[in-house]
Amino acid sequence: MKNMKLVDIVNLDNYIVGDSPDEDEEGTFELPDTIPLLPLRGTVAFPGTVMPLAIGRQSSIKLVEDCPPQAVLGLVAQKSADIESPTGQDIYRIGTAASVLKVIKMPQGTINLIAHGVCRFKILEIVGKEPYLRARVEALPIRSRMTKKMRALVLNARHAAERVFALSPNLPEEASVLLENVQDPSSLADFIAATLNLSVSEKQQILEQTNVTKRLENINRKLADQLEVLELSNKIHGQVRESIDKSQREYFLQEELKAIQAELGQTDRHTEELDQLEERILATKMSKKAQAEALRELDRMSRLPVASPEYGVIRSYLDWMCELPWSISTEDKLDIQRAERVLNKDHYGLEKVKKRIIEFLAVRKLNPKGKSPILCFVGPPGVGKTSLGKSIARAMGRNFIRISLGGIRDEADIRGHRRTYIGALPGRILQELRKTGSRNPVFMLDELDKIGQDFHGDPASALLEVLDPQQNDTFTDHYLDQPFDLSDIMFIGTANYTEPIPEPLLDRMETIELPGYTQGEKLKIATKYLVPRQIKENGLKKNQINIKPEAIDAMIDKYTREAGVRNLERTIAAVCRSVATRIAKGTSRKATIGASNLAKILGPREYEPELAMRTSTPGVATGLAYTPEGGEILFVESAQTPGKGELNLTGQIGEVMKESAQAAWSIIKADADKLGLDEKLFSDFDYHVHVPAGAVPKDGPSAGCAIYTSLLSLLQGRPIKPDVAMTGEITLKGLVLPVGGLKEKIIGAKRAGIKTVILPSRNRKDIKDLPKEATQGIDFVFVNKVTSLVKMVFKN
Ligand SMILES: Nc1ncnc2c1ncn2[C@@H]1O[C@H](COP(=O)(O)OP(=O)(O)OP(=O)(O)O)[C@@H](O)[C@H]1O
Repeated sequence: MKNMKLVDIVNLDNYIVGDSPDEDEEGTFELPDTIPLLPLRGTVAFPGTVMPLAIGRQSSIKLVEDCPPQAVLGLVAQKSADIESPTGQDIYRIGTAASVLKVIKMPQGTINLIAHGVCRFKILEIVGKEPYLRARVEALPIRSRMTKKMRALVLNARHAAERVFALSPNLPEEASVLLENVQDPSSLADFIAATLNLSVSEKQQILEQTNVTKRLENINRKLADQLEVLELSNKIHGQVRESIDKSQREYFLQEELKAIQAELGQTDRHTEELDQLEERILATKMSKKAQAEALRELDRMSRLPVASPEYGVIRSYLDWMCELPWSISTEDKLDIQRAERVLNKDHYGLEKVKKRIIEFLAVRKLNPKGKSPILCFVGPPGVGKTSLGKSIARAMGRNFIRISLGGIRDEADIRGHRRTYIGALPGRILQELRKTGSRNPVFMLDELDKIGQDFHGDPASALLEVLDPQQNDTFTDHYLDQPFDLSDIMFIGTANYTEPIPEPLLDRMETIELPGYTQGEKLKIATKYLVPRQIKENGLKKNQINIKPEAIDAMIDKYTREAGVRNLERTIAAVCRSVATRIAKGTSRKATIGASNLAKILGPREYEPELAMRTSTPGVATGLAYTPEGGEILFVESAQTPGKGELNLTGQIGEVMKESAQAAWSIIKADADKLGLDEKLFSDFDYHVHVPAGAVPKDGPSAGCAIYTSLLSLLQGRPIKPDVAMTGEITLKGLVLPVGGLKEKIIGAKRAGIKTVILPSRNRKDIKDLPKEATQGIDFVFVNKVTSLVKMVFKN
């Protein structure tokens, strides 16, 4: 009865004291003809229930006061609870007659009345209105027959009510006990109706239902309705509780974890680490998106136990994010005079290349935002490609990075692995950027011609993205998974050849050729750069060693055979080391290295002239080849064996060279008569053309002349002059066509001791462009046809 408001008459609670008078009793209850009517607000009274009612209206108080003990009242529901002084129109015509059990006067002047409903009645006529309503009434007979249907209805109502009561949070527990005690179907229906949470009109409808079967049917419907609502609300309640429980559980586990970590002495370090990381993330000027991602990962990390592997993965990811130079750039020094000075100081010669680099820097100075071309230095090893890159970086005041792409086969080397891989790391580009600490270095991609490709994707296509100015401002490494701007990096490629570089990659770059050096150029480079550098690097002083030019010449000529100067520098280093050893042992005498004492330090000369020996018999011609190491002479040997006139080719020669050999063979067979060759030579023998150094693949059309000469020399039994070398493509009609790589080839020929070089006539102009030093001491013979060639090559 808590929260009871003193408003006229309200239902305080319903209690059953047992079954109401059964059908007969209810039916036979002696109801007076006229009874006073007590209007109820917001509730309906049922027979069989005991109801405490709080009475506050003056007319009602008067009614109760007038009642003798055990008096019978008519409890009728008001149609609307708002009406203060209801008349006969404002109340329902059917109500419950109740006998007064107890009257309790309250101190505020109100009354609490306990009444027991006994039977239904019908108002026949209102006979008095003041001071309270009085009516002539008659008891309503109840129609109830215990049929099977009735039993089923009772059973169902009882079960349903039990569940409803169990699910209803506000019902007193006694309700269920009382339910068990009610046996009579009509009383059961009334009890349930009184207890259920129904509207006044719904309850009134049940009260008016004198047919018990129908009343039970109605009750069952209401119960089913309520049950559905209660179950649904219970389910919703359960779900809400479940989600609260889950978050509570997580919270408790977190707290527990903290406690465990505290026990283990980890909390402080853990929170300290997280705080430091957060500070670093906020201090790093990365893109907003990247920062948001980093903070998200940090949040995830904060919820992981320190020992979990995931924790370590996120930790190193965040380290990477914080250590990349997102916004750290070095300031460009675009002072052209200074750049020129730096380039000249670091490198001898290479005028064309230096000029191009200076132009490049000048354009950059005038238009810093413009997309400058990507340079690609192409030339044999040791000609200074890498060191030029370093000089450019020095001249511009940028950091220098070099990665070698030789053997890179996996796209992930460039672009990194996704973080889901165990041990994933970013690709080489970002790794190097982190090391160098600035986002605008000079970035040298070495050995572009050696990029491989396999089933792990195509590294060249990843490089394309790196080099493409349209896309490289949002280069996305798989590991970082955030765009990183590479557009301020100055990329420079290097390669020995352009042919193996994938076409789209080559397309993006401007190639600058660095041909090999002549003997004289090498001598100058050695004297000006390599010797002083090696003296210094080996801890010597200038007054302790003197390497004479003749010694350097001998080193170039006899100990190194290369287009560049790398081996030369190594040989000079070997000389310096031996002097350093002597000095370290205590000798104070200045060491003078001449050509004569070189052998003592370096051992016997590595390259012996083999020309005379090799070409002394018929069938050996000297050709000229262009290799990654620079120009070389190349011997073409032919041999004859009994057979049927077939031509065999060996020495790892490629398709193009094979075709040249077939052409040479056909020309000789066609001209057999003119050349004075016996037919039997072609029917009784097989021929074998071999190009030695069989481990090195060789290809290209320029060996045509040499193959022709070699075969002819064999067939005619005439040896070729040892100091003659030749290069040129031949056609089936015997024409000699021009070839490339002349500078290297001629330097190579000179190095090998060749005195006469036979060239296609159409290469005459190229010879004019070569440095004098390269061509000095060599006779050039230009030929148009193989017939002219023949006249020049044989001894006698
Ligand atoms: N013109 C030159 N003047 C001075 N030094 C030179 C010159 N050319 C090359 N060098 C020196 O030769 C050495 C080898 O050069 P570098 O390493 O740049 O060769 P590279 O062309 O990059 O070779 P690779 O193709 O094998 O990478 C370096 O010490 C370089 O300083």
